[in-house]
Amino acid sequence: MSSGPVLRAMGLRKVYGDFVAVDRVDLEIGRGEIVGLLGPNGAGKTTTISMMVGLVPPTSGDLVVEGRSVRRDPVWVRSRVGLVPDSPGFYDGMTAWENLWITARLNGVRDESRIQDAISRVGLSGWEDVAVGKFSKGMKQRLGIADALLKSPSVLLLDEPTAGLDPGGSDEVLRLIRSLADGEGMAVLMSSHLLHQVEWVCDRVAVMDRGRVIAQGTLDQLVGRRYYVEMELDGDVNAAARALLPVGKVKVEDRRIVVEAGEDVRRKAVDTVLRAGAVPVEVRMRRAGLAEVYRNLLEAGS
Ligand SMILES: Nc1ncnc2c1ncn2[C@@H]1O[C@H](COP(=O)(O)OP(=O)(O)OP(=O)(O)O)[C@@H](O)[C@H]1O
Repeated sequence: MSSGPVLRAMGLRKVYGDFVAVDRVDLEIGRGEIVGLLGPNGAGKTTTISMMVGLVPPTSGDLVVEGRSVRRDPVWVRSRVGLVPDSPGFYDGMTAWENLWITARLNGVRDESRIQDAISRVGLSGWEDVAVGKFSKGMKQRLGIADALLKSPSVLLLDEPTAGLDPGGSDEVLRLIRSLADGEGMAVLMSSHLLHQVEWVCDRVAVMDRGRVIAQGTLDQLVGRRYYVEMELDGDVNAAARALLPVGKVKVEDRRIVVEAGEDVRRKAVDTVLRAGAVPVEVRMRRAGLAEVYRNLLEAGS
């Protein structure tokens, strides 16, 4: 295997008629790395994933997996990329094993022990002979991952893997994804609208808007140094808010003031509020999270 990134998208572009669905996406995923793909509805996430797995041909650009280009070795590249769609389609009347047997056949996997192996890797041992119709949504999602693992891919692409799952089911799926990256060195890309889950499980994040990747990096790189001081006040809240304007970006919510700044301004904010004649009854500070970064990025782009 080459020592560079496992997957590298270079200028991937998809145009439908005169509509640009995906516009020159550059993205790299390393061994054992999980990248979260975020963006509002219609941003181009599914189209990007579909191009990476060979379901949609790119209008231009290239995809390189383990050093080999999809333009030169399309069949080989496709064999190295596993896809887990948002709702994996299984035959409900057939067992988990039978469903995976069909996928194995379609992918030319003749060694049937790989079916059992995939089932146990996703924690479904003991369920192989149960009809998939009896599975919970979370179990079906894990079986979807087993299905993608059958061809022993080096890249796993998941389209909203926890959509519609309850917190317990989401947790199991996310832990499984993390263990595939940590334990087996799989390169993972997962699209999601659930920012707290992405924050929890992903090493890096790429944010798409209107077909383009508008930001990517680790959470620390994206968040940078942004701090929020939240104060609950007694007294003249509006006078305090006016006095705080030189300290940072100020937001007033009823009796609560939030000051956003590039450093910890707790002391300065409290002094300023007291001088303005108000009394802070509660003061809290937190660093910005993915939710704020995401909102700011999309607001800046609109
Ligand atoms: N086959 C197609 N023909 C024309 N337009 C398409 C086609 N497939 C997707 N699009 C358009 O491309 C844009 C990107 O769609 P895509 O499904 O990739 O977005 P998404 O980020 O996955 O959205 P969501 O979060 O809703 O799943 C949308 O405006 C969609 O309508």
